[in-house]
Amino acid sequence: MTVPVFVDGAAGTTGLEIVARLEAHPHFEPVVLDDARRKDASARREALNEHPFAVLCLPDDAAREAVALVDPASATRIVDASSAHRVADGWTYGFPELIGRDAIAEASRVGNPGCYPTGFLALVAPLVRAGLLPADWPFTVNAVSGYSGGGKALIERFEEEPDIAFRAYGLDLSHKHLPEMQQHAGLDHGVLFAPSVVPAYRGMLVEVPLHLGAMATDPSADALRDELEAFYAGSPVVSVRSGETPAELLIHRDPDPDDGMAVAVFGNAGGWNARLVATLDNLGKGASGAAIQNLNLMAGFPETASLRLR
Ligand SMILES: NC(=O)C1=CN([C@@H]2O[C@H](COP(=O)(O)OP(=O)(O)OC[C@H]3O[C@@H](n4cnc5c(N)ncnc54)[C@H](OP(=O)(O)O)[C@@H]3O)[C@@H](O)[C@H]2O)C=CC1
Ligand SMILES: CC(=O)N[C@@H](CCC(=O)OP(=O)(O)O)C(=O)O
Repeated sequence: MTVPVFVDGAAGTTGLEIVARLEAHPHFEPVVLDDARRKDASARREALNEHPFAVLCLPDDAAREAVALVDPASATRIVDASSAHRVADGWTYGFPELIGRDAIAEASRVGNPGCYPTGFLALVAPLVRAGLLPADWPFTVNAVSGYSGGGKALIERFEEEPDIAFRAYGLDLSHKHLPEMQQHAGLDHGVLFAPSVVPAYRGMLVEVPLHLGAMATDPSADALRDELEAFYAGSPVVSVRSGETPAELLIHRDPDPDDGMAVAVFGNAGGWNARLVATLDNLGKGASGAAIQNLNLMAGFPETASLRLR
């Protein structure tokens, strides 16, 4: 017998990928509303209340509206892929590697992390926790994303304007991912975040450049890498790059989906500088893969069931 999961927003970019993973899942089955009813509040209310799990793949306002449609007495457990509940009271942040698998397994409301924060937090949170990076450091994060990160609207734009080679944005320094980056890394200050988009459909690179030698903790790049290796040891989803420094890291235009994430620490010869780099699929560990990983943990199924791990 399979467990039904209502996917609210199943016609969107993240929703379609969640449905595909649920269709291939040995223990879950997706429930979606047809085109005529998918925005109908009463049909959504019914679906949200009558299934054991619901995943919200909606803009923030619609996600808040969906949560309001759930009867407090209903047993429905929710994973919200939007940024509406990532730092909200009563919600568990859906990053099992950082928050703990048991916390996710017990949660009834899970806020799935944003794609950029997934890379940033994977790099920085374990190192701050270990005392290797100072919590009061003024962190900077530079990131490049595939255009599916902006959902249907940005996909349409990049397909209609093929001459866009690079798009820097977030220039008002108030990107919606800032609160979750600061809170879940345990930082004293907000992060200086410089996101951008390239004409590749999916994939992203999130980088935190560090002047290690200017830190009171004065950590070495090797110490940072060792800590990340220990932290992610045994993780089926997050891997730490080791060995020779590669000459380059590439985002390809049309790669297969990937629910894994690789993190790396590159240091210079004198030990003063390091570049922490995470590579992931914005639609994989950055959204849909993470939602399935969380659902697996919540339902007591194997953590990687139906994940697309390369
Ligand atoms: N794309 C990504 O890489 C990531 C996305 N997310 C988050 O996931 C959520 C979904 O994003 P994404 O899939 O990219 O966005 P899309 O715009 O591609 O999809 C959103 C879907 O929600 C539907 N929708 C909007 N309002 C309602 C409503 N009131 N009731 C029912 N359905 C509604 C839209 O309908 P219609 O088709 O008619 O427009 C659309 O199908 C967002 O909160 C986003 O921030 C999180 C991490 C990464
Ligand atoms: C390229 C692009 O536009 N990316 C999105 C973030 C995608 C993501 O992580 O989704 P949430 O919006 O749910 O946080 C942005 O910067 O708003």
